[in-house]
Amino acid sequence: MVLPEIGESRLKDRKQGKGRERQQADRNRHGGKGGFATGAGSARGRGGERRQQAAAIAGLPVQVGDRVDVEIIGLTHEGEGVGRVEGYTLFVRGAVPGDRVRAEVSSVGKSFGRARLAELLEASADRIAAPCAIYELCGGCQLQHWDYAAQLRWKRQLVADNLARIGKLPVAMGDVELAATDTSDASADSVGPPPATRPPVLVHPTIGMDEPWRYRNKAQVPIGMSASVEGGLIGGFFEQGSHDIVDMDVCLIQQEPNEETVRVVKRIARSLGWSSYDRGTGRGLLRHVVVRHAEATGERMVVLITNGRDLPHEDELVALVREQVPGVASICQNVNTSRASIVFGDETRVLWGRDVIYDEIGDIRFAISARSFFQVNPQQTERLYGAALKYAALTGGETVIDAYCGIGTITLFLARHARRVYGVEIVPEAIEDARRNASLNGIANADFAVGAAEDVLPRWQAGGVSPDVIVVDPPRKGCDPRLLDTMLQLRPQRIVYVSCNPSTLARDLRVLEDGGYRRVEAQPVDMFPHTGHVECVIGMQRIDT
Ligand SMILES: C[S@@+](CC[C@H](N)C(=O)[O-])C[C@H]1O[C@@H](n2cnc3c(N)ncnc32)[C@H](O)[C@@H]1O
Repeated sequence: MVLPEIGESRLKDRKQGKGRERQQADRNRHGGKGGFATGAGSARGRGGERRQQAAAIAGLPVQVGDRVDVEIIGLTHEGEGVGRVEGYTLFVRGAVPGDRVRAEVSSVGKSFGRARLAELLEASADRIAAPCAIYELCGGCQLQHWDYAAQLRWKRQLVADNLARIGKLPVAMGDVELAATDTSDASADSVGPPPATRPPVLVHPTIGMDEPWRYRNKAQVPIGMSASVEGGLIGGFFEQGSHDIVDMDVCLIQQEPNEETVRVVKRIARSLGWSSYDRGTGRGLLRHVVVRHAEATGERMVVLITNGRDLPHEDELVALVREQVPGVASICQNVNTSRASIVFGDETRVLWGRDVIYDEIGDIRFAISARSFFQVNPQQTERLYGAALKYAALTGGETVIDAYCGIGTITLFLARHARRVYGVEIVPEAIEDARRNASLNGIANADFAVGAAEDVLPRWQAGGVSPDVIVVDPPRKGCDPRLLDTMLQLRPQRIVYVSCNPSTLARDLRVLEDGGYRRVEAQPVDMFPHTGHVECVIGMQRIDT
């Protein structure tokens, strides 16, 4: 159950029923292959549409309501097909590269518009039937109707295209070389040879999963009510582009123990007569159920997010969960009384067991609490961190800084191969976890600091810390420019950049390139099969080393 981490609401049965009928009718009309035929966009997309629809824009080749035939030539990171009509870009949800579709324009803006897939005229050779029964309703996955090998090729290409287009860097993919789109704007104080003559960065094939299903170790399930379910309470996912909740018991990218835990918790909550939180009125009890499964140890955690501290039948709940959820090691309540669409509140209390469960990445053990950030795909995390370790090329004598360190996962993964490691992270609780994890593993050569990396690194620099390797793993917006500046002043021999956003990665690499580093290699790793997310590790070397 991969769910947008926003909002929750009651199930509006009648409206939803109509939505489904409408979708079914569309699917029937178009042979069911096009997918998303109702043209439901993402929540963000629809907001944009509304704004865009407000004013018709003169001089565009298409207007709202037009039906146009389009070749799909690309895919956005949100999984929408990209087509062009007389040079004008249209995003078509449910279309994949290689498709030829008839699309009905639903919104237009100055530089792009959105369209619904009205008819699939010619299917891409890589289009497949999505195995998930509720794929077209659910907003969790975007690419299940695209062959997995094609997804992996696309993720690699996306990294290469961003490096060439945004970073303006020369790129090679095995025997194919992509010239930088434009190398003319290297900064005046750029170090080393001009970009055009630098060796291209080698973008490796994406490391995919052998079995790209059942990978998520955490489920975050919004809770609602439905008159058609006995006991009323339901939990599943937000219908695409809305806050309506659809009840769901099976999710193909979720680990099976999580599915089982959610099913059991819903059943228990119904039997105790619990209500769900109503976003409209701010009343009702249960907002979300969050469950975690630690693959290495088999431990499970249940977190009930409630609208207030009062928990009717608390003892009975604990007894039933312990009896019916195998491996449960932690049952927690998180209190969230905010009217905002955020999942967690500030207060977490343990109802039974520990406040953490234990999982392992490689030979490092991690304590994971209810709100900790922990990578959701354990198999691929090991591969991702393995690539980071390879590019760090540690021999045991190095000083390493891990900026944006979270609960110290990469820091501790590297600590056993380095002389000293420093981790910095902006969330204080994550640093508490990181310190706890260091002592859990008997790692004594790791120091952690709370703060913004762009503030803490200059302090470390002033204190005489001189790193041989700096690892960064920033959020989607990439590195703060002040951090990049400090990194260039610190002059580590190697920089390892772990990124979940190829466009900010490309932007930042260009700064590091111009500051005297060259990319050695780029390794995309598929952390989120069947979604548009792309994760990538880059190894960089200082030019004079
Ligand atoms: C993509 S996560 C990486 C976490 C960790 N490396 C891992 O793999 O589990 C990015 C982390 O950066 C933290 N963060 C965001 N802005 C920051 C900043 N300015 N300075 C330090 N940490 C920051 C976030 O809280 C988050 O834990």
